[in-house]
Amino acid sequence: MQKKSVKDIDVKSKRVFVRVDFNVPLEGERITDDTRIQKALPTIEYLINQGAKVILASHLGRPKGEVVEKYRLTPVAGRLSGLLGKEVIKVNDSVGPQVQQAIEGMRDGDVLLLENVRFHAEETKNDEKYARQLAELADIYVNDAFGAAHRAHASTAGIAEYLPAVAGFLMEKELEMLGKAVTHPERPFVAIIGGAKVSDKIGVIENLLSKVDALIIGGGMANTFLKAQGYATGKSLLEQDKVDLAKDLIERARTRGVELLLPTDAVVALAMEPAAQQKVVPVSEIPGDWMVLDIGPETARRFTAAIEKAATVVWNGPMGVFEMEPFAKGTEALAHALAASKGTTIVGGGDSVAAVNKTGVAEKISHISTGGGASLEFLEGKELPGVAALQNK
Ligand SMILES: Nc1ncnc2c1ncn2[C@@H]1O[C@H](COP(=O)(O)OP(=O)(O)O)[C@@H](O)[C@H]1O
Ligand SMILES: O=C(OP(=O)(O)O)[C@H](O)COP(=O)(O)O
Repeated sequence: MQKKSVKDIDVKSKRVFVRVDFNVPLEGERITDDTRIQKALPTIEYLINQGAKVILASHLGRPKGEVVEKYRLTPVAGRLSGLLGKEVIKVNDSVGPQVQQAIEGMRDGDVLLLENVRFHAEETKNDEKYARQLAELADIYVNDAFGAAHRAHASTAGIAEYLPAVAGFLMEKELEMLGKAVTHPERPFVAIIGGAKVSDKIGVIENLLSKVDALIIGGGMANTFLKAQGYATGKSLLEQDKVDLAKDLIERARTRGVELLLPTDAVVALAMEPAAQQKVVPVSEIPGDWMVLDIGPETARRFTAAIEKAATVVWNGPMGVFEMEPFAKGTEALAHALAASKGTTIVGGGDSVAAVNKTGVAEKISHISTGGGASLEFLEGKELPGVAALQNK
């Protein structure tokens, strides 16, 4: 169902409450990656140009309902102001008299940033009273926080009960790109799932099995599939209790005619350390006291060949312990394969996005999602509460 967007309503001179996801990585007061702020700019600039009074709200970290100094949004206000080339009024709470007063003083086109909404425990409880207090600050609600759309919180869902509620441009783009991939993908449609654990990705594998032409599995979670195929996995990360499930998924892929690509060789090491002794072995020869830390070169070539043939590629989760240089080659090879693809390429998940950025190919990817958990839940076929709360077109 298509959601109304900020373009479908008149915002001139209105107080517009915009939920953004400014949950950015910080080192002290320094923002180390401002992608999420950059991606919210189109909505904010549009509202400024339309003469709205723009009230921004976000969470930062998980302060658990208390004021935690390091989670104040002050550095974010500074960065946003720099990016907009305009003053951003920053208040020290998200509700209350000081906030109301600041909003009363706003002129058309002004931008104000509320304090971290998670300083109130009521936010994550989706408390009705707090949601109503937030709603009272504004005339219109815009949700542009795709990264937090899988949370049913007061500022992402509850507030929408009390105001006309529409999507921002980032939210719209995320839903369009991810939605198109899972509902009308150009074929062949290939999904790549990696990362540490099968248990985190069961839902997404199950949902994608009914949609894709080929499914590539790498990373730590592939070990459980290798075990299901009858291989010894040595000291590798393994979920013994998920081996039967992996067998079942292999069988389901076969009956559905989905090509399932699993590693055929691996980089193994004696320890999870960059300097540890390492070698490449076929998956049939993983030694007892070694561990798999990356896909091998033959596997990378097979996976790359499948990506070359694809018209749509969705990727979530690294192929190995990519944080350590010696075990990053498989993940990097895939990042380059996506970059070289002529098809639509979509990357979601904190680590996969970090890998794409590290490899320097971000510009060549069709869509990099700003939501890790949110994109995963979307790919699982779940309805996101932050989206469900918005008005239909
Ligand atoms: N073979 C492996 N053994 C152990 N850990 C692995 C292996 N391959 C990948 N990982 C780890 O998986 C983590 C990422 O998993 P996950 O959080 O599921 O991915 P994402 O954030 O992209 O969704 C990384 O920290 C990576 O080091
Ligand atoms: O960074 C976020 O999640 P993500 O790392 O899964 O993309 C979002 O801002 C949601 O944060 P939360 O997981 O504390 O609710």
